[in-house]
Parts: sequence; structure tokens; C-alpha cells
Amino acid sequence: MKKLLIATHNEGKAFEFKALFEDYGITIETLNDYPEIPEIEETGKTFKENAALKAEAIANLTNQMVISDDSGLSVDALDGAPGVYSARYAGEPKSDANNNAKLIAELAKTGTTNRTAKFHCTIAVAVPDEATRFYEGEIAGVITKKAIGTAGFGYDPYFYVPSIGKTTAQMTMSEKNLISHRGNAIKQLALDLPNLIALVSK
Ligand SMILES: O=c1[nH]c(=O)c2ncn([C@@H]3O[C@H](COP(=O)(O)OP(=O)(O)OP(=O)(O)O)[C@@H](O)[C@H]3O)c2[nH]1
Ligand SMILES: [Mg+2]
Repeated sequence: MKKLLIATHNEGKAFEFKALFEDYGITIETLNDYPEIPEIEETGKTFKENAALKAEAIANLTNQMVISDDSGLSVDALDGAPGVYSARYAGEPKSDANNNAKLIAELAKTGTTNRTAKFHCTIAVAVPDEATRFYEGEIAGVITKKAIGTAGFGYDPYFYVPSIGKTTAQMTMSEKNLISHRGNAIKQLALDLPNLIALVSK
């Protein structure tokens, strides 16, 4: 297994996957390398449902093992929002800047001092005619009032990790990958790598 297709258009995720899989000698392709593949609608109500939708559709279209990532931010004071709508919280077309502005406005509206949140990531691995496998990861944090840091993507400038003393946008990619929801999900996947390699070489 030298090349793996990640069913994503998100360059921020793709960068993190590339760095994480490099350590295993695996090269990553994304949907940006396959412009002919149509957009898969994320109609699921959970990260797991959406991750399955994306991985299974693309595995069936390309007849190969495909990995997907469905992830997002859940804010306690907003009853778990933006959750599965994280990428399109402020509507289409997707915009990190508009999503962050809405997040800060919605939190301010509640008048609460509780700014705890978590990032969640579900990775799905689909192979045609096989049961899809899932790997999950989370990281806890606190939403800042102002943007801090310029690295990463999405909500990173507003996601402060108390145990590290930085937002995820102040971390290098390897620092973030060591502790992040995506890094933690990939650690679970890595534990299962022998089974995945057996699946793909069937
Ligand atoms: O600051 C962040 N740091 C992260 O590490 C992170 N991981 C996820 N997110 C947010 O959650 C959405 C995923 O939604 P999502 O899983 O549907 O992905 P997406 O639509 O961006 O791409 P695709 O993989 O579906 O093509 C993203 O767009 C972001 O807003 C993150 N924000
Ligand atoms: Mg998406």
C-alpha cells in the first residue's frame, strides 16, 4: 500500500494527512487530483455517517481503498454546534472567515462565560465489498475571543488548548498532529494498519 486516496477537497486536512502518512511511507492523493469525481453530498446527521458516505461513494467509484475524514467543532454552550455543519456553518460557499465570525457572534449572544469545546474526527476506511472501518479522535479546548496564530485552517485561530498553552493555529503541524483529533484518529488507524494492508492486498 504505497498510495492512498483521501476523499477530501480540504487542503488543510490533506496537508495534515500527508505529514501523518509520510511516516508510514505512504503517498496521499486527494479528490483535488480527481477533478472528474463529483461532490458527495454530506446528508448524514453524525460525523460517522458522513465519513461513511464519502469513503464508500469514492471507493465504489474508483474501485480501491479510500479514506475519508469527517470532522468538526462542537461548542458546549452552543449545544454541540457547529458540529457536522462546521464547514458550512455560515452557509455556502464555505468560508473559514465567515464561519469564525458567526461562531464568535453566536457565543457572544449566549452571554455565557463557558467557552469549552472539542474538535472531533471520524476517519472511515472503505474497500469495495468490505465492511467500512472507523477510527475516532478528539481534542478538548476553549474558544478564544480573538484570533491567535496563523497556522492550520478552519477554527484553529480560536481553538486554545490549555494543556499546551497555545491555539492550534500557533502550533507547528507536527505539534498539532501529535495531539489533535485527526492525529488521535490516525493513531487508532495506525494500530489497525496490518488489517488494512491485508484488506487492500486481497
Ligand atoms: O480549525 C480547525 N482545525 C481542524 O483541525 C479541523 N478539522 C475540521 N475542522 C472544521 O470542520 C470542518 C470539517 O468539515 P468536513 O469534515 O465536511 O470537511 P470539509 O467539508 O472541509 O472537506 P471534505 O473532507 O468534506 O471534502 C472543516 O471545514 C473545519 O471548519 C477543523 N477546523
Ligand atoms: Mg465536507
